[in-house]
Amino acid sequence: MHPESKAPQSGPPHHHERSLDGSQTTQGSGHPTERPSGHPGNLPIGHPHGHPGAPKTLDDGSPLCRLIAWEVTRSCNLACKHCRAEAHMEPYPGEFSTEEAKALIDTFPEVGDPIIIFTGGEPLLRKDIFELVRYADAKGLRCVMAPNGTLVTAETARLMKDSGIQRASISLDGPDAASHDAFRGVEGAFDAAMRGIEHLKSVDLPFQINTTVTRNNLGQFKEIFHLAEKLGAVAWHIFLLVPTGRGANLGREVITGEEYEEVLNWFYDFRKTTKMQLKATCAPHYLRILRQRAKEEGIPVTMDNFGLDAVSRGCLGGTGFCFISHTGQVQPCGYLELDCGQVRNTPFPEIWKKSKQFLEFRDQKSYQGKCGVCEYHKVCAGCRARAMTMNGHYLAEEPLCTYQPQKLRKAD
Ligand code: HEM
Ligand SMILES: C[C@H]1O[C@@H](n2cnc3c(N)ncnc32)[C@H](O)[C@@H]1O
Ligand code: MET
Ligand code: SF4
Repeated sequence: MHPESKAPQSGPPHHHERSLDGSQTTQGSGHPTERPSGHPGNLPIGHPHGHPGAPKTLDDGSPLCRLIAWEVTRSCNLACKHCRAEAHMEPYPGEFSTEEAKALIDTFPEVGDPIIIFTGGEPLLRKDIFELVRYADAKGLRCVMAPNGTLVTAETARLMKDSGIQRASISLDGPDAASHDAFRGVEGAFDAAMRGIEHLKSVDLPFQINTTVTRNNLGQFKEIFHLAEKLGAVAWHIFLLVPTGRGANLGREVITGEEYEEVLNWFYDFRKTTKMQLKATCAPHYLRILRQRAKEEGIPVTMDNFGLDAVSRGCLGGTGFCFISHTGQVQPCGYLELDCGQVRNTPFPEIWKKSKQFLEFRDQKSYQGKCGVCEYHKVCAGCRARAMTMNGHYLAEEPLCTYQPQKLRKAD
């Protein structure tokens, strides 16, 4: 049984548009109700920053690509209120054939030794998904998958494990069925994800919980943390809402800069109480806050004390991470639909090395406003997706940062 069986059975009435298999159920648009940097010691998927002694850059001096989130399909059986992809169940035109997908995989080793996140949409809806994972695994690539959990059965969990998936992420946006299902747009999503997690455990496949933080679940943040721990997750990654895709309609769900500081300070404190790896994605200021707090506490920011957080950067878009869409568009991340190149026209490694926007992301001088002069730039860089959607340009300053860089203070 999942540990939240005590959760209240009666929640607000929800209008669900789909059932878990993607078929239409009730009508209506759905009320707006509610809805790693891993630590090296225990990261079964290996060390995303390379092995000691390994080259630190590609041969042309470009940074190594540590992680690729590849949207293998955009189709999805859920209807999350915040979905950046506005994903729906119907097939999307222009998705990669098996042969095209394999040819793309062939190019991944040329940008370093990246971890490949098979994401979506719902990756398990792709018929050849295990063939692709097997193919990538056989090339020595570290493969992880980001299913929403509802389609993880005894059989698919076994296939995930056998094809070479080293870790799965399951999204939980609420600590109970009422809140999670309302946000994910489908009744039964929570219970199905809980069953999915049990199947992953049965085949010994480590999993992490991904949670999108919104105004609505802010009050349940600690409960979700405790649930992730109770379930046995190896990591908890939080994603702070980016108002894009369906999320663009959730402006009021975006928390303020001050609330942001508070959440990330909690996050810093949670670190000390858990074995789970905690990672703040789309929350680049976390690494600034970590440094500020560590300084106050007199703790040096070393790998021994903070794992990969000691050497990582808040926003890795275009510097250590990139996203490849279901049609082959390369983007800094999934939340920023910026065309940095199309892998059908230009080989992926060339895009990684030469894309105009990626070169801009690698140079602080390109950044505008506070981010351009901030002494924490190297560990933060602001969320480029929120800069775009909230401040109108992908190089604008992070809209939800309360920090005043020293250079600007002196100028006052
Ligand atoms: C091991 C260390 C890991 C690091 C350093 C890491 C880092 C990142 C980064 C930088 C992003 C992009 C955030 C953005 O778009 O701005 C990201 C996104 C994501 N990560 Fe991780 N990650 C790690 C492990 C994992 C694992 C093991 C999984 C899943 C099994 C995972 C699932 C995801 C997903 C689904 C996304 C969002 C991609 C999208 O749909 O747009 N991550 N991660
Ligand atoms: C990979 C993670 O990205 C989350 N996700 C999907 N859309 C958005 C958005 N607009 N903002 C933030 N996170 C989002 C998913 O809920 C999943 O947990
Ligand atoms: N569908 C998966 C999830 O919800 C991953 C992609 S979300 C855009 O976690
Ligand atoms: S957030 Fe993920 S699970 Fe939800 S609709 Fe989008 S792709 Fe599907």
